[in-house]
Amino acid sequence: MTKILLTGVSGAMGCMLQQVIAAIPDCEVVAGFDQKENDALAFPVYTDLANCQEKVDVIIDFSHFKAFPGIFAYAKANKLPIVIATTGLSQEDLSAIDAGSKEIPIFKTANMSLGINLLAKALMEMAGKLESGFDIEIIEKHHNKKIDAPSGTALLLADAVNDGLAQKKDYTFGRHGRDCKRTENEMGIHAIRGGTIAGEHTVIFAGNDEIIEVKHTALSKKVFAEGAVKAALYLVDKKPGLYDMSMVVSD
Ligand SMILES: NC(=O)C1=CN([C@@H]2O[C@H](COP(=O)(O)OP(=O)(O)OC[C@H]3O[C@@H](n4cnc5c(N)ncnc54)[C@H](OP(=O)(O)O)[C@@H]3O)[C@@H](O)[C@H]2O)C=CC1
Ligand SMILES: O=C(O)C1=N[C@H](C(=O)O)C[C@H](O)C1
Repeated sequence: MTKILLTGVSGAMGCMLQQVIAAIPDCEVVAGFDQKENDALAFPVYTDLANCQEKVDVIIDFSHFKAFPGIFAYAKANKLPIVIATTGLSQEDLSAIDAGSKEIPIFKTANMSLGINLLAKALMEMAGKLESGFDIEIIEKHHNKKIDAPSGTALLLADAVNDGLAQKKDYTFGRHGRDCKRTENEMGIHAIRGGTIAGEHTVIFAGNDEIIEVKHTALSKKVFAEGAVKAALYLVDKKPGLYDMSMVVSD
C-alpha cells in the first residue's frame, strides 16, 4: 500500500485527489497539509509539517507557490519522493528543484494530463517545420479562482515550441496599447479567466492565408488528479532525479 501525503488537501485539486485515491486499491492518503485545520477528514491535516508523525512513501503537491518552499524543504529533509503539480513557482524554486533532484526523486509537470504532454512533443516538431512565415500565439482559459497567469501549462507549451525553433521567440504576455504592433520574434501568451473552465490551451500558428490551431481541453479536474496518482506510483521506488510525464508514458 503506497502511503501519500497530500498538500493543499482542502483545495479544489486536494478534494478531487481524495476522491480519485479512494477508488484505487493500492494507495491511500495518510496525512494532509494545508494552511487551515480540517478535522472532517479520515486522516490528520497538519498546518505545520514538522508535526507529521505518519510514515509517508510519497508527497503529492497541489498547493500554492507560497507554500512550496516549506513543502519542498520537508521532502528533502525526510528523503521523500515528491510529485510537484503546483504552478506559479519562482525562478528560485525551479533552481532548488533542479538541485534537489540530486537528493530525492522529483516528478514535475505543470499539467498532469497525458494529452498536454503529448501535445508539447508534437508542438516541438511542428514549430521546427513552421519556423518561417508563421506567427505563434497561445491562448489559455481557466476558471475564475485561478491565482497565476499565464498558466504553467501555457509556459510549458511555449517552451516546447521554442525548443523546436532555431530562432527562439521572446514571450509577450497579453497585448494592448496604441503602439504595440507585433514583431516577428515574439510569441504572444494570453490568459482568459471565467466560470468553472477546467483548462483549455490553444496554440495558433498563423501564416499567410492559412492558420493551424491545436487545442487541448480538460473537461474536468479529474484528469489532473488521475495523472498525479499515476506519477506518484511511478515515482515511489525511483532513484533521485527529475522525472516527467513522458517517462510514465514510455515506461
Ligand atoms: N500540474 C497540474 O496538472 C495542475 C496543477 N494545478 C495547480 O495546483 C495548485 C492548486 O490548485 P487548486 O487546488 O485549484 O487551488 P486551490 O486554491 O483550490 O487549493 C490550494 C490549496 O492550498 C492551500 N494554500 C494556499 N496557500 C497556502 C499556504 N501559504 N500554505 C499552505 N497551504 C496553502 C489553500 O488553502 P486556502 O483554501 O485556505 O487558500 C488550498 O487548500 C495551483 O498552483 C494550480 O495551478 C492545478 C491543476 C492541475
Ligand atoms: O489552476 C488550474 O486549475 C490548473 N493549473 C495548471 C496550470 O497552471 O497550467 C494546469 C491546468 O491547466 C489546471
